[in-house]
Amino acid sequence: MAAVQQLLVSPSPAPASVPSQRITSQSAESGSMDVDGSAGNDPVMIDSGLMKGAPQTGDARIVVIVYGQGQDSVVSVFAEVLGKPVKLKQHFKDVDREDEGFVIGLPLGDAKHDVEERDQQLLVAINAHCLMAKSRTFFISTTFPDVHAALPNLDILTVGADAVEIRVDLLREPKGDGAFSDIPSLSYVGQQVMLLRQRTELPIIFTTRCTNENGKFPMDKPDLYYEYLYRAVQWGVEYIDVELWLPEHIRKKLYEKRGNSRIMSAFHDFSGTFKWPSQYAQDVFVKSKQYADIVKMIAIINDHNENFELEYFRSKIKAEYPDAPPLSAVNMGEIGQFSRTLNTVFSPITHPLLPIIAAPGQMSTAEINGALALLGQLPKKYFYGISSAAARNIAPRAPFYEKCFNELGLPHQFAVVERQHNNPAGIQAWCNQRDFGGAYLDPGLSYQTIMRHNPWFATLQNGKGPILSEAAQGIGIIDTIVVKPAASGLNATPPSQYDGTLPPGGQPGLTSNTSLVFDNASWRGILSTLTRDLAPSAYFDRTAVVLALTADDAAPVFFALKALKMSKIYTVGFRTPSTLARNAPPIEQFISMESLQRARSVADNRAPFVIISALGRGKSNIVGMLLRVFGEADPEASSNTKKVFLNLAEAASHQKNDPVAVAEQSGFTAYDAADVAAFTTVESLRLLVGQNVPYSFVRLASGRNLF
Ligand SMILES: O=C1C[C@@](O)(C(=O)O)C[C@@H](O)[C@@H]1O
Repeated sequence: MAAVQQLLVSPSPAPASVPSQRITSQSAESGSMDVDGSAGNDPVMIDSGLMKGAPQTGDARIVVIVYGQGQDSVVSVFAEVLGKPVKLKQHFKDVDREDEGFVIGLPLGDAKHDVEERDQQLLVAINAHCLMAKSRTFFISTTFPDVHAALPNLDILTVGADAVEIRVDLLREPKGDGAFSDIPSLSYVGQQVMLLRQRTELPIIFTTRCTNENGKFPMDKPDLYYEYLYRAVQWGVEYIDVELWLPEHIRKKLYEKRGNSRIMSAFHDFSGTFKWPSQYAQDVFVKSKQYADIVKMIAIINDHNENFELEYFRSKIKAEYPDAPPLSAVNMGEIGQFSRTLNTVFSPITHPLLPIIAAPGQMSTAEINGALALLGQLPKKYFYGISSAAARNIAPRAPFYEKCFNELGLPHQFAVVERQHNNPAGIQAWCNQRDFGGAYLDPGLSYQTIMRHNPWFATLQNGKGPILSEAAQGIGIIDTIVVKPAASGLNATPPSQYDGTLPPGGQPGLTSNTSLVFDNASWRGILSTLTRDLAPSAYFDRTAVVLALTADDAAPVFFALKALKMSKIYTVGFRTPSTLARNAPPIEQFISMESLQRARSVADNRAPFVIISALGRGKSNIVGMLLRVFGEADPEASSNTKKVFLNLAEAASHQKNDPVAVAEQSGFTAYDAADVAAFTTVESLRLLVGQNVPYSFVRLASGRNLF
């Protein structure tokens, strides 16, 4: 059980605004860039509808799109949406005032060299080459003959996975006479894909593995592959596995017609004679990259040293083809398992609950993490949940962390630290440790409050202080402290500055090569809850009501509503400070019954569509009243999308005036704080340990099944 410890007591000052600071590029070497926004909502998916940091209305800066190899067409997509012409350039330094009115495309390979020197007043950079946003990505190769069999365990199966592979060649379609068709029909495959689609938030990889490469799809009719793979593109499947042996005209056509899907070129060599240092291996890569967004190369080896040859191949490819698509390469068999722990791009994984492993030597995430820990590649870190007792009552998050660490085989230790309400001091003591891994704050605290009461943070980065993520900057509330390896040469913080109690096993003094990022995960929890059952576009240009006692409570809500491009926010219970208003849609405070009536009487799509309340139990009368005012006159009669209510306060079920019950009676779809907490946990796990955990696993871990 997690330890609960006490922080020092001291009063909380009033919140204030946050100075402007941005995350800068730190990982050019890995091919990734932290720019002003990523087109990826998910680490491995493009979701241009919800671009973090994308320019918003009123932002007159030049939009610069950084694209990966073969992705230059994505620049025109952005340009079309923004209604501007395109110019392609090489480096950030080439962008100047003359480019105003254009959307500029820069190739990743060149752009990463001067990304840090970019003029942020002049331009806003968006990273469309988002695959590498996460330092390690995994996909789970499901091997079920029927997806139905996977569903009961899908939440657990996909813990730690960034995508889920459906092995179409392994599906077995019953013919009705007890036999199975040789290959599953397209309609059966379609049903199976849709079943999976409905039950996982993860991107899907659609694979028709051929008989020569450990699969079951026949090789005598290559056109069959086109038929199935192109259909998957039409279904909107995120990743299409295209084998390299297929005739070039098929690979080319699929690549050209891939739409929003990504092509994963796949090459397997089972001969046992494949050699990574050979010219042939390089030729395979060059041939693969021509029509690919990701290149996958997998071989059987005979000697452990060949794992090192693969590592050399990997680094050579990176050096010689800097603009090429990312390479996912592993060796098969037990002897090749070492390479499976070292590959960082879309490593194939299995799980003990799968009927068979998809390839010899496949490992689970827990096994890979265990091996990395043994090799010293995944050192044990201490993570903290710094929370108030009240917050833990609303939604206890610690058990999720413990379960996730267990399920993922992570060597880390997690402890809950009790912070008394209104007590912002002492946080630094938990962070200024050699093995600090990260922390979440529940509830979050304003940047100014943390800094005022924890002076050690100001000493980070040679006195520059912690790095602020864009969300933390916009919201002003910090709820996640992430440890990031520094770009270079940061000073060690002398242990003498440590001024608190040591956690169990902890050693004072944050290591010199690390810096801290202050982030906010709650806004994403709110956004994910609002878009769980509705597309983001359902909120576009509609209006919202936000009820809260303080602007701090409302700040992450505002950020989420801004991302949804809502047109107006009505507020109840607090004044919106100018810093928050600057980052939000137009705001009107309900100050009288008249203003409320006005909002009610406006045309349908201008009347409030979503109501979000952070008011506690004592105020549920007000919430109930607004829900009735803005609810449907006849909740049963409405055939349109239902309005949405989100209760961020402690659930008051079994109580009179429970807002969720009132909302449902008034025709709203209602969500509560536990939904947001689960999505926030998903986001904070991503930020803190770089692991993807499905929302439904978090709910499952809390003992509530969704389905
Ligand atoms: O390409 C791959 C990788 C794999 O072959 C492996 O070695 O783990 C497993 C396959 O399911 C997947 O399509």
